[in-house]
Amino acid sequence: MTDTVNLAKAETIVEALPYLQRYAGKSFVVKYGGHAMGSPELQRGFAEDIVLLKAVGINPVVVHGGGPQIGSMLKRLGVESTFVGGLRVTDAETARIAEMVLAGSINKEIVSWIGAAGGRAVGLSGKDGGLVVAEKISGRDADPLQGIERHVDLGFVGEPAHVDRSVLDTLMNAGIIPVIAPIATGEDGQTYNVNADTMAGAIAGALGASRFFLLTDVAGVLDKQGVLQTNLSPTEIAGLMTDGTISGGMIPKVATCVQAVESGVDAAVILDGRVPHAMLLEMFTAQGAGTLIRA
Ligand SMILES: Nc1ncnc2c1ncn2[C@@H]1O[C@H](COP(=O)(O)OP(=O)(O)O)[C@@H](O)[C@H]1O
Ligand SMILES: CC(=O)N[C@@H](CCC(=O)OP(=O)(O)O)C(=O)O
Repeated sequence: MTDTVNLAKAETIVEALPYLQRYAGKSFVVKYGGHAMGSPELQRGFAEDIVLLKAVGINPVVVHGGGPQIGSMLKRLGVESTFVGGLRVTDAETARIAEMVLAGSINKEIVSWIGAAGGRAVGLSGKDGGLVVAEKISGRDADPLQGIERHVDLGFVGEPAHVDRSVLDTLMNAGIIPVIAPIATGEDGQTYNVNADTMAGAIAGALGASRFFLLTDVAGVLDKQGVLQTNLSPTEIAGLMTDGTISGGMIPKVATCVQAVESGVDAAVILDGRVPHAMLLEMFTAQGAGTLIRA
């Protein structure tokens, strides 16, 4: 019995061999969504996966979110918050609180989980080392079914206008895993709250990453019947956005995947972060998981 179990373990490791050979030396950007930071077991599993990637010669870069955690803090402080097209309308006070939660508390928690799993991580935000310069964006409140569209001022919401990868290269070359909070400064010196998916996509593009994983709280992109779409092209995604199948927080997610694959990332995968070791299953087994997006 024990021999059979051990043989199955050995076969699982051997199954990973072609993938390990293919990905050695490549960079992977992993977007860890606030909704995927469930239980301590999931957090430990996530950190172990990241450390394992580094140990087998891949360069993982973590970009994290924290939308639900910002929401709880705003509620505790009695600050109202609204979303337009999946983006949080951000006034000066909300930007300060978002930075405190993202770059202060969540960023350091992830750094400690990776440390506890035996890795070396350094936490930074877009502000550090000139990593990301943000540009203010305006939102579009759209109802495609009724053809209604209006422009909305989102306040201090930015998108990456420029990414300088040199600080990441320095860390990666020193064997360190960068952990990035989605906050950046604009040319105007203001602090901008950047959607974590958008931040991660821009970093994946700048690194020319082999894989861009987005860990969230659904199995992937679902159709109107709730069926998982395992493979999607940018054209198919445009159709699902137009007919309203993709909505809310899934909008910035798929938009950033399309932008990333069109700017040189080999593939983006939206994965269920509630499944233990979802990333390893996707990478190192033949069946894959989640929604794979390719140009
Ligand atoms: N077509 C769709 N397929 C899957 N999820 C969708 C779809 N349209 C909207 N969503 C919503 O998008 C959410 C994921 O986005 P979000 O809550 O921002 O996650 P995260 O915090 O991980 O970034 C899902 O939980 C789901 O409610
Ligand atoms: C502009 C904007 O919406 N910023 C996001 C940043 C955090 C984030 O994106 O977190 P998740 O990945 O967990 O959703 C926010 O304030 O919630």
